[in-house]
Amino acid sequence: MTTSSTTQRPPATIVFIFGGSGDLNYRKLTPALYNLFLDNYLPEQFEVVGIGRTQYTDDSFRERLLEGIQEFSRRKNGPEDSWKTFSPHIRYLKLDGGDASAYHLIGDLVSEREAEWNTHANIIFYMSVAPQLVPDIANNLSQLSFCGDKSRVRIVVEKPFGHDLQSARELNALLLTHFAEEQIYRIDHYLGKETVQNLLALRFANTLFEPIWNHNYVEYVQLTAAETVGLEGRGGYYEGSGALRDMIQNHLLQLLCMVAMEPPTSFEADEIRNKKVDVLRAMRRVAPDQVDQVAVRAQYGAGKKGDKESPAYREEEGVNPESMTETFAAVTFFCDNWRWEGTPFYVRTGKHLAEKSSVITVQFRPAPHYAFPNEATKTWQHNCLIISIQPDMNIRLRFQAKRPGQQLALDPVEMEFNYNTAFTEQQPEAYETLLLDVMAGDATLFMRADQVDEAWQIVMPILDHWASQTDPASMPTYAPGSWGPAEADKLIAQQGFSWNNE
Ligand SMILES: NC(=O)C1=CN([C@@H]2O[C@H](COP(=O)(O)OP(=O)(O)OC[C@H]3O[C@@H](n4cnc5c(N)ncnc54)[C@H](OP(=O)(O)O)[C@@H]3O)[C@@H](O)[C@H]2O)C=CC1
Ligand SMILES: O=C1O[C@H](COP(=O)(O)O)[C@@H](O)[C@H](O)[C@H]1O
Repeated sequence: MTTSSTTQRPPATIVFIFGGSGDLNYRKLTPALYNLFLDNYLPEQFEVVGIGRTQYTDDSFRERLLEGIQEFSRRKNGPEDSWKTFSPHIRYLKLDGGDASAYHLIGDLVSEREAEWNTHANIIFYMSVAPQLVPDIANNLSQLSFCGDKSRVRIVVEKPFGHDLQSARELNALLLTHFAEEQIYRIDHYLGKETVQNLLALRFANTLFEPIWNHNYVEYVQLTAAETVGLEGRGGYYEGSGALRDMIQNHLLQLLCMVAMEPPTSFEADEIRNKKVDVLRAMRRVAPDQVDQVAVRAQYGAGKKGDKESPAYREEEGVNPESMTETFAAVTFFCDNWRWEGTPFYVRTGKHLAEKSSVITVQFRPAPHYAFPNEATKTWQHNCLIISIQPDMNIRLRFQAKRPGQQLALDPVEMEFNYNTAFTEQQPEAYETLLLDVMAGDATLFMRADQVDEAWQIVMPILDHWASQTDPASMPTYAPGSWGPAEADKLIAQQGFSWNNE
């Protein structure tokens, strides 16, 4: 779907990964780079430099990353000697991101490599570190003479982009003092997923859906990102974040934009981003005294997941025993524009839920007149489009059909498009697509400053209201392995609907 990245190999490139010794690089970034290498997308002249304070030699760093590839890469090995060919491109630089006096090491490394390659290289600074470190690193990078070179220097900033509206604005302002907007790639890895990019193809490469893709025909839309995992050792980070900040402010609002946006006139980065920000601008801001009508939060309690005892969130390592951080959030959003007026968008996400499943359900309205006798029909709710983002990758159009026989009876049936049967190509991981896009200078799938700002504006009233509720006993809980708290069912039942838990 991306416009430029897939066709040409990028020019000579050096990728500096701040947080090279961290989890994201181990599980996602290096495996993604390795797959790009195996698929011949990386330039011949490239280097990946992991940065952190941990002591590694180049060799011990490579060994560590090989373990990550063997555990997490979609291709563990590749052809014989692939790792031997790839790994010399990886180096480690022990550097404290807050130590301004050490940054000449980065400049030296760039000069050395450019001299060796006899060419200027594109330079990517990937911020795979906690958000509070990014300002210091950006300030320190600005002492490098090439930093502001729009033609070849880019900075990738991981989510969460800021902690709230104010800190996001401050971070944006700071980044923009050292980098031009076109150098800044605010990453949201959901946008790199094949099935998410396919939303654009589904909606705008077909005439079938667009005529009914509006409030006249769509009763509601549901967006679920359910996870079975808990904190995965990220208690320290998660405790200061919570489900709304971690998943809804970014991934789920971005998905919502893909579902709700107007047709773009081109696939230019700014055209897509303009259409998406229009959706965010149109989203209703909830009044402080209305938050409880549209938003629910909860924490997982203790319980059994399969055979195993699973501790309550408040018993997890790094978590305050009276924590008010939500591990589940559900919100009803409205998009006040011509296309969507009155159609609710129900969004929910949580840890330790029943299934790992990200699904969008577009529920169509009942037929205007139902001539079938009551006993003939199950329910009009079977008239929907179910878009499975992950781990299933399919789109199912569910409608009613006459059951064969002399009785008039209707049953729901489905037409299904399944990635695994329709295509033979391997699915690239989201980070493969996004890293290649950064190298190619294609920002289509990245968030612009105004999108981030609007998304924070949308969730801030909810966050502020929740922050004012400090009684630990007021936090609803849910059983691990369930679909969340009863309060979430009540939220959607206010309009007479229920969650799609298939
Ligand atoms: N892990 C994941 O699945 C995802 C992570 N993210 C985001 O990616 C970012 C990184 O997350 P993750 O890898 O999980 O975090 P980790 O805690 O695993 O890694 C943090 C990294 O920051 C480095 N670091 C900390 N302080 C300094 C410093 N002063 N100077 C240089 N490096 C420093 C650490 O290296 P050292 O200790 O060696 O200094 C470590 O490599 C976060 O913004 C997170 O929200 C986003 C999506 C998914
Ligand atoms: O950004 C994040 O995403 C993951 C979920 O990503 P997925 O691709 O596995 O759906 C989530 O677990 C994590 O808490 C969050 O920071």
